Amino acid sequence: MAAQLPGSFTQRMKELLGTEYEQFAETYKETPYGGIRANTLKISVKDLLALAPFELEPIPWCPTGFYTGEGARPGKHPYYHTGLYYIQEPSAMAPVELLDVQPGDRVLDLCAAPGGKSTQIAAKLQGEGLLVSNDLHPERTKALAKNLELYGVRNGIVLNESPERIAAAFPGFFDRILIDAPCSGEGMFRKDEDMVKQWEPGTPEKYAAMQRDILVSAAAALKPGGTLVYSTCTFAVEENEGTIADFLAAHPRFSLVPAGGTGSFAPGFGELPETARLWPHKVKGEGHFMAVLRHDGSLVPEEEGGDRDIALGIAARNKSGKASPSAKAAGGKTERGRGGKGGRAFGKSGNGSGREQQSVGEEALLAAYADFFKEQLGWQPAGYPVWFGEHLYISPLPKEALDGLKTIRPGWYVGHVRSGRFIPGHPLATALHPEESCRSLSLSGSSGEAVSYLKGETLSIPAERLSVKSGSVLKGYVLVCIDGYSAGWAKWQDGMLKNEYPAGWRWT
Ligand SMILES: C[S@@+](CC[C@H](N)C(=O)[O-])C[C@H]1O[C@@H](n2cnc3c(N)ncnc32)[C@H](O)[C@@H]1O
Repeated sequence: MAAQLPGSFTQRMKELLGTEYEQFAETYKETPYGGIRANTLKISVKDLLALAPFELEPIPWCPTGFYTGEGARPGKHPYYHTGLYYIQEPSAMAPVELLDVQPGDRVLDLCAAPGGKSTQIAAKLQGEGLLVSNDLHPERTKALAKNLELYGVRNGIVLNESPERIAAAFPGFFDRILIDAPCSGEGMFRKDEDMVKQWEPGTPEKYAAMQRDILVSAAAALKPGGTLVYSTCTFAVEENEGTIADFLAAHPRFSLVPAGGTGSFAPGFGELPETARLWPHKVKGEGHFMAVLRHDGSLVPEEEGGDRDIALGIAARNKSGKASPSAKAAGGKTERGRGGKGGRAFGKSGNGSGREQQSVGEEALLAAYADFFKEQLGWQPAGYPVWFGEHLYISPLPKEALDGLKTIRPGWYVGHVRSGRFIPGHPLATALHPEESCRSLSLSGSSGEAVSYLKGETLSIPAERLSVKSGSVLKGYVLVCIDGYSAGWAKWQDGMLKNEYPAGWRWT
C-alpha cells in the first residue's frame, strides 16, 4: 500500500503486539485477499463450485465463503447480476457465523449498509422468519435495499432509523441482533487507503462513545435469552474489549459466549479472552474483532406481562419458539412458495390481518395483483400486503408495526398497479426460482445473449425456447434466467423478447 501509516497508530500497535509487530507490519506489503460468498437463497455451494468461472478456495470460518484468486473479476460476470454470490472481504464473513441464525428467527442487523452481513443473515434464514436491516445514513440505505433485492430476499425490511427509535418500537423483540459497528476502520488500512486518510489520533475514542450508545439500544430490542454479536474492523482496544467491558459492567443480565482462541480466531486482550480477533498476520483476511453476548433470559419487572407480539398484531408463537401455522407470515415462518408447494392456495383471502378493513380502492388494487399472480405464477406469497399508493410490498410484519419508523422497504416489493393492471417489480423476479413462474427462459451465461439481456437489449427468441407450464399461454411476462437462475423480467410476443431489465441495474 502507498499510504503512510499514522505514527501514533504504529506506536500503539507495537505496544499491543510486542514481538509479533514485525510480522504484522509485513502484511502491509501484501495484496489484500478477495472473497465471494455463495447466495444459498439461489444456489447451493456445490452448484456454485461447479459453475464458477474462476478459482475458489474455502474460507475456514465461513462454509459458504471462498477466496477468489488474483485476476478474478467476480463483479464482471453475469452470475453477479443474477445474485449468485456477494463479493465480500473474507474476515467480514465471520460475525454472522457467530450469530448462529436459524430459519424462523427474528433478526435485526442494526448497522447494515451496504448489506454484506444482511445478505448472509438472509441466506441463513432461508426465507423463514424476519430480517430487519437498518442504517442511520439515508444514502447508504439505497445500496442496502438494492443488495437485498439482488439477492432475492423475501422476508426483509429496510429501515433508516436511529437505534434508540428501533428499540422503542421493538422492545424485547428480536432473537438475534448484529451490531457491525461504525468504527475507526484500522483493520481495513491495507484494503482501503481512505480509512488511513480519515484516521486521527482521537478517532477511536470518538467511535467508542458512539458504539456504547448503539449497544445499549440493541440490548433493549433483544428478547430475553437472545444473542447479540458485536463486531468492528478495527484494532483499537477502546472500541473493542473496552466497549464490551463497559457494556457488561452496566448490563449484568448479559455474559460473553466464548468466540475466540480457537481455529482462526485469536482471543481478545486482557480480561476478555472470550472475545475474538482476526489478525492479518495470522489469517488470510483483514483485521476484525467480535464478541458474542447472550442475555440470561430473565425478565425485568416492567417486561413481565407485556406482550410485544400482541401489540404488533402478530399471532403468538408456539412453545417451541416457532411460529404457529396461522402465524407463518408474522415474523415466524414464511412460505417459500416454490411452485405453490408451501404457498397459500390461490384465491383465498389475505392473511387475516384486517383484510375487512381495506378500502374499496385497495380491494381493486388487490384484485389486479391476485389476477397477475394467478396467471403468472399460480400461487401467492404469504405475508402482509402493504400498499404505498399503487405499489405493493409483501411484508413479514403488519403495516402498523412500522408506524412512525422511516421505512425504506416494508417488505418484498412485488410490483405496482397501473391502469388496473399489475406490473411486476424487478425484486419479485430476482427472488423467484424458475419453477415458480408459469413462463421462463434460460439464457446461457457464457453466450452473448445473457450480457445483451443485462444491457437492456431486445432479443429474438423462438417460442420453443420458452419453458411454459401446461395451461399457460405463450404471450406475456417471462422470468428470464441465466443458466437457470432468475435475473429479471421480459415480455414475449411473436418471437420477440421485450426487455424489462431496469435501467438502473443494467450492465455497463
Ligand atoms: C461497518 S459499516 C456496516 C457494514 C455492513 N454491516 C456490511 O456488512 O455491509 C457501519 C455502518 O454503520 C452505519 N452507522 C453509523 N452510525 C450508526 C448508528 N448510530 N446507527 C446505525 N447505523 C450507524 C454507517 O452508516 C455504516 O453503514
